Amino acid sequence: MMLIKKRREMEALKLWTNLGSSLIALMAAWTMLEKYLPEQLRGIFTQHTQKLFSFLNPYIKIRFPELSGTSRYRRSEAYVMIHAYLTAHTSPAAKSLKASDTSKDGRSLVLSMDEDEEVSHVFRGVKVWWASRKTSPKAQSISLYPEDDEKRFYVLTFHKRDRELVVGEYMGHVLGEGRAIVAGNRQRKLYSNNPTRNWCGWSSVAFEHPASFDTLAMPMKVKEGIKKDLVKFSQGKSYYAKIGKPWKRGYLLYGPPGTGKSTMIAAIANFLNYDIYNLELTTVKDNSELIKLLLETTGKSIIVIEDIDCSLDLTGQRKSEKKKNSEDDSDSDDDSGGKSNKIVSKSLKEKEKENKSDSRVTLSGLLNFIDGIWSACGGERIIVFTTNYVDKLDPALIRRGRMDMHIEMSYCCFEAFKILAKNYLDIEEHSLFGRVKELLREIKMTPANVAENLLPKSVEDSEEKCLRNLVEALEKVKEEEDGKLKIEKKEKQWQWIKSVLG
Ligand SMILES: Nc1ncnc2c1ncn2[C@@H]1O[C@H](COP(=O)(O)OP(=O)(O)OP(=O)(O)O)[C@@H](O)[C@H]1O
Ligand SMILES: [Mg+2]
Repeated sequence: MMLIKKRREMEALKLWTNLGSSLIALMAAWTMLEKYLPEQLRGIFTQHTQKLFSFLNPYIKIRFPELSGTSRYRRSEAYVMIHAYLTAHTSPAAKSLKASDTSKDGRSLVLSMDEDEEVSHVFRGVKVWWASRKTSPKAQSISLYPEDDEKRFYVLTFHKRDRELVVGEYMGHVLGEGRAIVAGNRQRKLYSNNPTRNWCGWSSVAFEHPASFDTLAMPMKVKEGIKKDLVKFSQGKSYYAKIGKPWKRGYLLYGPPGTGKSTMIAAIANFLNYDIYNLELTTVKDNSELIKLLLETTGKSIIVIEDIDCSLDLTGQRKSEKKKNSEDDSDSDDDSGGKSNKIVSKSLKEKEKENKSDSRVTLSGLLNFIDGIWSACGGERIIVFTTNYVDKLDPALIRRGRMDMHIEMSYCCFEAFKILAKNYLDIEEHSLFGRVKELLREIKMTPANVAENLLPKSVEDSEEKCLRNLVEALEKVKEEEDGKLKIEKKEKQWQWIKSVLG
């Protein structure tokens, strides 16, 4: 009985194999027929042959070309994501590999599938095949960019019964994971605008600042609030679309020098994995150059204008304009043009006069940008202004809606000191902490100064020695301040005696 069953199975298999090979032979003969057909019939013949083959072939192929349809030079986003995904997932299975750049840490090679290599992948029990392909130009041509003539693409093959799963869930998985890998591998950049005589644009270097929110010395509650706001912003694409606002957020960081404003910007960039565009306004010729620069910025970036209070000077043409308009732009809260030259209050104008910049960027030009008129192309931008003198800034520039978050970076409190002690000395408790706490309650010292005092002066310096250095520095400041207070008090008494004596 068993033997008969086995024989029947074998016969069935043989029949299928014979049928398969006959079909292939038939298809080959059919295709060869094409050559003997008159020219007029060949088109119809090929069309019907393809229909017949696709009817018999149960597999579907999807092609993902490297270059996007709209631009000859732009890589398709889907291709980039698939490449990242395949490099991370299927390269170990591939036998023919291509070594490209080194990884982000520079320590290992990145291996990806070589051209004409194929790998299979199983997703939820469904098998798919990926192939890396390249087409070279048929005709020999001399090109300055030979690479441009090669067309690379990936081909995904799967059974037609799995179409829904593969096109939907599987491709969603591949693109999603690929996107995350690309974002993680991206070497972030720090851009700055360096104008030459005839050119204005951005130049960049790799951004490798180690600052993070963990190492930032400031009260935990403030830090958590900022982090929450940043996460909400970065995930807010649909929210911004719904309310019809450009996807951007403004942060104003203000506080005395050395309180960590620039460090905070680096921490934000690291937290969100964004690039930084450091905009030096004094070297921007005029509003149209400002627009050009801003249009060149990419999404997922932070546009920084440091020391906004001294960023726009009032020299050159603007100075004469200012004279003409001095009556008009006195105290009006009109943002559009009247205030175009007034970015800081009068007390800072002396400082501006010293600035020899030729910039003719106006406040209204800057406001237009912040309001999103020019930044509406593309999204996910954070604009950060820093200043030491928040009170001196024009209220129009920093009103809520333009600068959504106003963050005060202040003198070092005990909570901030503990973070610095952990960063610099790797300690969380010490008997001298109590004295530091007392002194920091009375003394204003910036985190930069505290950090400087905590730094070991030589390799032999113990944590205790570093803490003592800080305590001594704080006591010295206290003595000086007490001395000043005494003198002021005596001065006041003397004034009072003089006024009583007439
Ligand atoms: N809050 C802080 N947390 C950690 N480190 C800090 C902090 N503030 C200052 N520092 C340290 O002090 C140095 C100077 O700080 P930073 O340049 O960020 O200050 P700033 O507020 O931007 O000053 P300025 O107003 O002069 O530009 C930094 O390199 C950093 O090491
Ligand atoms: Mg700074």
